[in-house]
Amino acid sequence: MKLLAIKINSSHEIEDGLTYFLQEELQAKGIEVRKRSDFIDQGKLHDSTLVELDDIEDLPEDMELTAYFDEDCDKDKLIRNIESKIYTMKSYGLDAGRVSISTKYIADEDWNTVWQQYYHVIDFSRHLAIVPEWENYHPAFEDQKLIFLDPGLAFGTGGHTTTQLVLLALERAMIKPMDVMDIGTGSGILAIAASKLGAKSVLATDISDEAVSAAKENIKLNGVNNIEVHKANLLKDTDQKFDLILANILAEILLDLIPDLDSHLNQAGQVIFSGIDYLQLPKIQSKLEEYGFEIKMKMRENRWIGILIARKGN
Ligand SMILES: C[S@@+](CC[C@H](N)C(=O)[O-])C[C@H]1O[C@@H](n2cnc3c(N)ncnc32)[C@H](O)[C@@H]1O
Repeated sequence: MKLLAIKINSSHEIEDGLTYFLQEELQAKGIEVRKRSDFIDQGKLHDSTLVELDDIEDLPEDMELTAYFDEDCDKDKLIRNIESKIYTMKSYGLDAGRVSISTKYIADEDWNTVWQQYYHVIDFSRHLAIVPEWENYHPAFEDQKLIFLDPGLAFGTGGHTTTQLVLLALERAMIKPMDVMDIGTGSGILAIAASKLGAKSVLATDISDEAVSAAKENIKLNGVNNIEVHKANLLKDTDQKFDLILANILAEILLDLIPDLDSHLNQAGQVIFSGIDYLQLPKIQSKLEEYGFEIKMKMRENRWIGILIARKGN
């Protein structure tokens, strides 16, 4: 079995948008990013070593992003989609730099090693670390919770800003054991984090079969037993009520979710949204207000916004 590797050279300004698009919309099996700035930063960290940047093999002009797909994917269609996404991002005023796209097929075994080379422990906070299943990690605090992941399986390696904004808000919101719903669970990372941070129960759902089986695998890996996983579309297939609802999904999909929030939230229930480009926040905010909600906390990193929401006056 081989994999299709699509290598995109462009400016780092479109990294977040492009990564999200490749994983979320085009269902890339994985992504690897090399940026010129990382080499420069590394050079500053080790300023006793004199390395000429130009001596580094294949140093990217700015950013080199490689996305991996199954070999039977339609290569030409993927490239057309990527080009059109870059074109759209440019029309938002982003500088995509000098763009070039190349492709090659690689053996799956190579992919496994490549994958493992690029995923390491994310020592996220006082309370959470995300640990690829093949890494050994000894937390500095004994009670730091470890989320073990096989990141190769679905969106949600813990490295993406949108995931991290939910984790931050989750630590803030989980002040007692709660019934939690994780909509669009992907790898299951947020559901596992909620469980390890003390949730009473977690319902994790996703519309994709691959995500549902990835989440089940990762939950097994973590040995937690209070998470249920189902295939479902947003809140359409449950009439349960929750103390906390999490959703890291594209803004267009969050807009569809807002009308169903009230009937699925307990008294004093809260919601965490992420995956919102800052340009889309006004749309989300006005729909939330229309349905009786307000934003209690807003976080921003680069273009991404994460928000903690509650009923007005709560
Ligand atoms: C950006 S990923 C988030 C993964 C993970 N929760 C995280 O935060 O890293 C969004 C997930 O939402 C799922 N999704 C998209 N539309 C959905 C819908 N209508 N109902 C449920 N899940 C959906 C996708 O399959 C994908 O796994």
